[in-house]
Amino acid sequence: MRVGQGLDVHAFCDGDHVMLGGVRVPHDRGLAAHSDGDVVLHALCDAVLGALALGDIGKHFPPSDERWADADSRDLLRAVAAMAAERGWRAVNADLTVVCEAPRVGPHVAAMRGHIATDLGLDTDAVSVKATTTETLGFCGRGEGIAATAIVLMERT
Ligand SMILES: Nc1ccn([C@@H]2O[C@H](COP(=O)(O)O)[C@@H](O)[C@H]2O)c(=O)n1
Ligand SMILES: C[C@@]1(CO)OP(=O)(O)OP(=O)(O)OC[C@H]1O
Repeated sequence: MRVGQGLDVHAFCDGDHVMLGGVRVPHDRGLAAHSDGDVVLHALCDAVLGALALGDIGKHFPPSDERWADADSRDLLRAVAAMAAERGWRAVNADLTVVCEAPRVGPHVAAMRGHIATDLGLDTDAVSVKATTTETLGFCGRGEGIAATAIVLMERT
C-alpha cells in the first residue's frame, strides 16, 4: 500500500462559475488558472502522483504548455490514474477537503464524489468530499481564493 497527499490553491478572478471536483458550480467569481482551475482535482492528482513518487501535476502537465490551456481537469485525473495503472497501482479510497467561505460546496458533494469515483475506478462510497470555511481567517477567509487538500490510498493491482 502507498499513501499520498496533495494541496492546491487557486485565486479568484472575474467569472461566473468555478469548477470543483468536475462540477460547474455557479459563483460570482471564477478561478485563475491555466486549465479549468479545478483546485479539487488538482489536489487529488498530486495525491495520486505523490503516493507513487511520480512528481507533481506541474511536472506532467506544465502550465507553460499550450496543450493544457483550459484543460478539463477530469482528463488530467484520468491521465494520472492511467499512469498509476501502467505501473501496477490503483486507488483504494480518497478523502478531500475544500476550503472556502463561498460558494457553498455541500449541495455539490454528491456529484463531485460521482465524478471522482468514475475517474479513479472506485465505488462512490470510497470517495469522501468535505468542505470547511476558515471562519473568515486567512486568504480563504478573505474570499481571495479556494484551497483543497486530498489524501489517497493506493494498492497494487
Ligand atoms: N464552502 C463551504 C464551507 C462549508 N460548508 C459546510 O458548512 C459546514 C460548516 O462549515 P465550518 O467552516 O463552519 O465548519 C461544513 O462542515 C460544510 O458541511 C460548505 O458546504 N461549503
Ligand atoms: C493544471 C495545470 C495545467 O497546466 O495548470 P493550472 O490550471 O494553472 O493549475 P495548477 O494547480 O497550478 O497545476 C499546474 C498545471 O499542471
